[in-house]
Amino acid sequence: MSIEQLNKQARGSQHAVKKAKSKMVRERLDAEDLQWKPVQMPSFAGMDGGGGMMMLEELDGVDVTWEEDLAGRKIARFVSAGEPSRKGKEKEHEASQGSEQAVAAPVESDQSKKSKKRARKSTKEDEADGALPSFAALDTTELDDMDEAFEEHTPSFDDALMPAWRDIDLNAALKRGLLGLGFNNPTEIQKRSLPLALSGRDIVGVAETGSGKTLAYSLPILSHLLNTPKSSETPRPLTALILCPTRELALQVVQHLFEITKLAAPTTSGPPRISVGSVVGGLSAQKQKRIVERGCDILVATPGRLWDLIQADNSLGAGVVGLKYLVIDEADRMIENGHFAELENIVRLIERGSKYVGEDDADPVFQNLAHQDPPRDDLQTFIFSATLSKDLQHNLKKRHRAVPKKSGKRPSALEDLVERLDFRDPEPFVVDLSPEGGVVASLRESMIECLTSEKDLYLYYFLLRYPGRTLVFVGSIDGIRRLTPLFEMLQMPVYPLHSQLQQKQRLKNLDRFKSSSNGTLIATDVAARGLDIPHVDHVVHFNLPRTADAYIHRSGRTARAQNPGFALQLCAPEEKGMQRALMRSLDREHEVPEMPIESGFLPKLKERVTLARDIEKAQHEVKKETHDRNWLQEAADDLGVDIDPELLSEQDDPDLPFHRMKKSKATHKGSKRDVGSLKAELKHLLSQPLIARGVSARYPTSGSKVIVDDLIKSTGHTMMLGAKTTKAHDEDLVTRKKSSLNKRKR
Ligand SMILES: Nc1ncnc2c1ncn2[C@@H]1O[C@H](COP(=O)(O)OP(=O)(O)OP(=O)(O)O)[C@@H](O)[C@H]1O
Repeated sequence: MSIEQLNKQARGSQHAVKKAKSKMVRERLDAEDLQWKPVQMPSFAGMDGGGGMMMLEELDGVDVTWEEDLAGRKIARFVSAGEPSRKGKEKEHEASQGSEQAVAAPVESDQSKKSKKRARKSTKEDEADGALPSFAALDTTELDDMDEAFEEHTPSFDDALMPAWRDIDLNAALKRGLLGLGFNNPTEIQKRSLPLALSGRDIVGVAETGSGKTLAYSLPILSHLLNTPKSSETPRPLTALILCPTRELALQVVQHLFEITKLAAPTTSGPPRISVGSVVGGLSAQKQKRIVERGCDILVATPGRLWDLIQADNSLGAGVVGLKYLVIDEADRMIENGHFAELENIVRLIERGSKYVGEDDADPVFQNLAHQDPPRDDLQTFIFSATLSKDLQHNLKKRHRAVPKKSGKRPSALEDLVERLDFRDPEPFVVDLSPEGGVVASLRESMIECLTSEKDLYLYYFLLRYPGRTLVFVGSIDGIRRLTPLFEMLQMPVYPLHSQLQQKQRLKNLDRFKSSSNGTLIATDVAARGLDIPHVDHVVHFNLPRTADAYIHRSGRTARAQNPGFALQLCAPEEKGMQRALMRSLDREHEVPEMPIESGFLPKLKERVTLARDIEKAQHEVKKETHDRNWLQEAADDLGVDIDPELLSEQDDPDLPFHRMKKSKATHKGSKRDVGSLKAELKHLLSQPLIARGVSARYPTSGSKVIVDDLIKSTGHTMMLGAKTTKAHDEDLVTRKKSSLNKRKR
């Protein structure tokens, strides 16, 4: 062979290699053959807070492209992006050796790799759409390694570091986690309930808001999971189900669990030692379905979405039947939420005996489960709330829990549910620490009596006068829709929260509120229960709640974990009767004291509020007018008729809706000003200082109220000249005699 021929051959080979490489770039790869690496997760031990576990693995040198199948569906495919995969390497090798060379034998041949492959195969489809590889991909040796690593990582705990926890027999890792969180002492409900829960008892815990009930029921579950070697079952069997009334509360419970597990059982590599999944309405059902299919140790759920998933996936129902722990958090609220049917169904799944799986049971879920293993005898049930009626607690204690039917009185939905709960414990242990008067001792309560039409003004006054994080409870979604733009116009940082907002928006607003030290969350009772937002300074009851329980839960969003807090009621004359009834049912002997008002500020504030309302109204009318106009045009289009342009220019028929709107807008309060000029006027008002009566801004050393000292010492209010910087909680509240209540008029 000549040198030229050799060179040509070499060039040919290089070309073949290049061609193979370029072909490789587009080469479709099998998810099974890729070099998956576990993702290091510094901050998460098994959950993403937004709805699931994170048992992620990652890949280098692989891209995902979308291909269309015959039906026109988009399918994700893995393709090599440069670094060759094993198959790619083989092809490269083949090309460099010449086309006649045999393909190299597969590199992986040992048994453990095969079993790993088999386990991964079951999740191949999910991998293809970019979802998470299964926990079951680990074989038993790897599980043992994980347990060993965990044991090594968590030697025994020196109780001298936290003597207050000494007598509570928790896994050492959890004690370390508690130490890390700075929870050096158990709270009262934890001290009382944990030893019993850890010894296998069923618990009904009633304790004030913010008293650490979440850990009271979570620690026994976590301790059990840490004490038990990991099972190699596929998918990971469900150990505990925590049912919560609202989505936000469920996600918050996940976050609580995450905070403790990331310290107790940090995940350095591979899947988490404890995995927590969440299924709640409003977030992607598909994603949550996959989470459930993969299995997790603890599932935190709202009943509605959970039941939907159980109906769609038989194995989830079987998982629930096999539970070791069932927790019902805020059971009373769950019933109020209209989730009774779903909750009842879930509870029926865990009931012993086969009475619910009779052949005549219409629900296919129960029929499908008829031949599954029966529920566990050692199931533990925990019910926790800040408000559970004494009657109910009493009934719970009874062996058969038959609710005594008071003459002609039907049992409440909650009593009904509790009656159905199949406690394994002959006498569930009731820990009742509900405080006197219903609310926490560190909470100060107050009220402002005013007309309904003045509530906006007094709320504005309060928010300006007492900066801080404030949660305002409003009786209706419409009320929130009115207040939010009004206060936005007044340049206040307000965020709405109600059930008609999209879930993502709800979570976003909650986050914005949490991260703003002077924000205001305007919410319905969707935010009343369980939400543990750090450092809420004030709760304002813009409309009074209808029940004492709702009052306790709403007010309990402040003054949490023994911090001070303040609750204000804005009480209109027509609410007075209701307020008295509320206070009576809380066994209050004294009237709620009144909030002192620096009335000198009110006229200026009123001007602003009135103008903002006018703008709101005018904007609303313009919107409505456009809507009416569009409606008229659309109706005409549908009928195939032309509209007289004069009609649209509002000249003629005064009965046309848009005509009326225009007219009312133009003559509104006798003013012809448009929205733009109203806004300019408000902007001007907002730029003006607010000065208390008797204060001279120009001459701080004179006037009937001298403010020079405040200016020098910076003790004066920054927005309201002449007011102090006192916190609402430290104000001298005014207690009036009972008899004067009815006579008083503002
Ligand atoms: N032992 C402890 N020491 C200090 N803080 C704790 C302890 N246990 C829990 N906490 C903290 O106290 C706060 C309130 O706890 P949690 O949300 O569990 O209260 P809760 O009793 O469930 O309230 P609610 O009835 O309003 O739902 C949380 O921020 C939690 O982290």
